[in-house]
Amino acid sequence: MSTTLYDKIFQAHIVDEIGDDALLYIDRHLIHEVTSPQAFDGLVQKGRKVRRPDLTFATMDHSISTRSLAIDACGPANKLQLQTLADNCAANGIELFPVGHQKQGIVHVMGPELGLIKPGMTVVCGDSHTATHGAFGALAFGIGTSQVEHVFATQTLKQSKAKCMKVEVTGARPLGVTAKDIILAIIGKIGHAGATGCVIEYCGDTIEGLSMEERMTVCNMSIEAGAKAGLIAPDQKTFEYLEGREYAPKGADWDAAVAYWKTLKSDADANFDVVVELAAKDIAPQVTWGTNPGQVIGVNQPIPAPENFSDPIDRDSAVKALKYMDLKAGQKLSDLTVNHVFIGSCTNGRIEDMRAAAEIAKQGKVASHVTAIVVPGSVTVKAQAEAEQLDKVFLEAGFEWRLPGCSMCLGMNDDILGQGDRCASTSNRNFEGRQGRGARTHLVSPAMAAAAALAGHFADTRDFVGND
Ligand SMILES: CC(C)[C@H](C(=O)O)[C@@H](O)C(=O)O
Ligand code: SF4
Repeated sequence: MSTTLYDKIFQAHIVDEIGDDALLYIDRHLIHEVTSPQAFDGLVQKGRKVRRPDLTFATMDHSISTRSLAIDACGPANKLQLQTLADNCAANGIELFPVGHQKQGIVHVMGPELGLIKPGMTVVCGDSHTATHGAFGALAFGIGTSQVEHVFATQTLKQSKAKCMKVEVTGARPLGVTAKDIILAIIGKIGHAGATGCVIEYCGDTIEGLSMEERMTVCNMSIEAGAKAGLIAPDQKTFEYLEGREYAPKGADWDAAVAYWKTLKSDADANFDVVVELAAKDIAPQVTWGTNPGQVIGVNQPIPAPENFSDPIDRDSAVKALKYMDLKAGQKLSDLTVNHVFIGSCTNGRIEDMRAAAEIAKQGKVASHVTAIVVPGSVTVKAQAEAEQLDKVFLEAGFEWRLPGCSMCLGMNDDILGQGDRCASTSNRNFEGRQGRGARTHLVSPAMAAAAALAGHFADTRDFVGND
């Protein structure tokens, strides 16, 4: 029988059947300070230990400052959370990359760059953007705290089979259209709940043409369409990315691994429950106007009117979103003044994102009313960017250059926006209050964010292309 990539990985990890569900073996468990403390507590109460500390890796990312390496920089509550992670990792023999460590970074940036994620793996983390790792052809999904405890104790997880959605993007990508624009356009098309109950497999020549970092940006936001996970079949680019990374297989193990990885693709006649098709030529640089990532338009489109939506739920949500975002139907994005720009996060905090933003940043100065911060996703990204002198480009243009962490992606640290602030952000969620109470988030690509910083309002990156 012909099967999908999702089916293949799922089947290969079944340890036991429990009614209609399966008990899956988990190959990699990533943890951070926010969702692990209760899980560790649960173990202690039941007198258990972490079964496979060697398959588990921890980092500090959400609750840390990007201005200081001190773990108390964001106050006593954050310090306690970070110290608890350090204590729990030490007690269970889990490798931790704390603040200041060479390998520290946002969990979804640090994992892939160390080679911890391999095609065909099952990967979990108590974090919804775990889907990022699907870029390697791994079945990667976020789990809740009680599931974190279950994985700690057993290295397995009970799972039901999801539906499979194929999202095929074809054709040459227009100049100035990035991976972020592709995924925002996909979510715009299917809606923020459009892939609920599904694992998405992204395919088509446009997806194949993406670099590994771009694929991570696409898979990262699968959850923003409601999907359980996002997958891209591994190929030569995947193998080249992994070869030589610290935790990637070596020697004969490498050869055997690649031979297996080459089998990891959906059969040509595999059946998908849902198929969605997009032509890359129809995608423009995207900007979200609302309070969910599906409320998105091309940079040159007007803010939509609620009457444009035929579904009454979408219409109501547009009314609410326009009110929160302080926008009027028909307004042009280029007329919207932004006073904050955030470049970073697990969606767009990688070296290629830094390069794309710097490419625009070097063409001008941050507008005087804008505060713009650039936050590399990991210590490795920061070091690479500095080796390329991108930090100098940003500082010269008036951006701040910060330490790695989740930062302004969500209000869990000291990078918080105020009431009424309007931010062009390269993160993945524009929910009400996400970046601070009453703050307004517009999701964009790194190039679009840098362009907004210079212009002081949204601007079309295609006007900057080739201007150096
Ligand atoms: C704090 C964490 C549980 C959360 C998540 O699950 O995604 C965070 O990373 C987010 O992006 O909102
Ligand atoms: S960068 Fe943002 S989305 Fe990613 S893990 Fe951190 S808080 Fe979550």
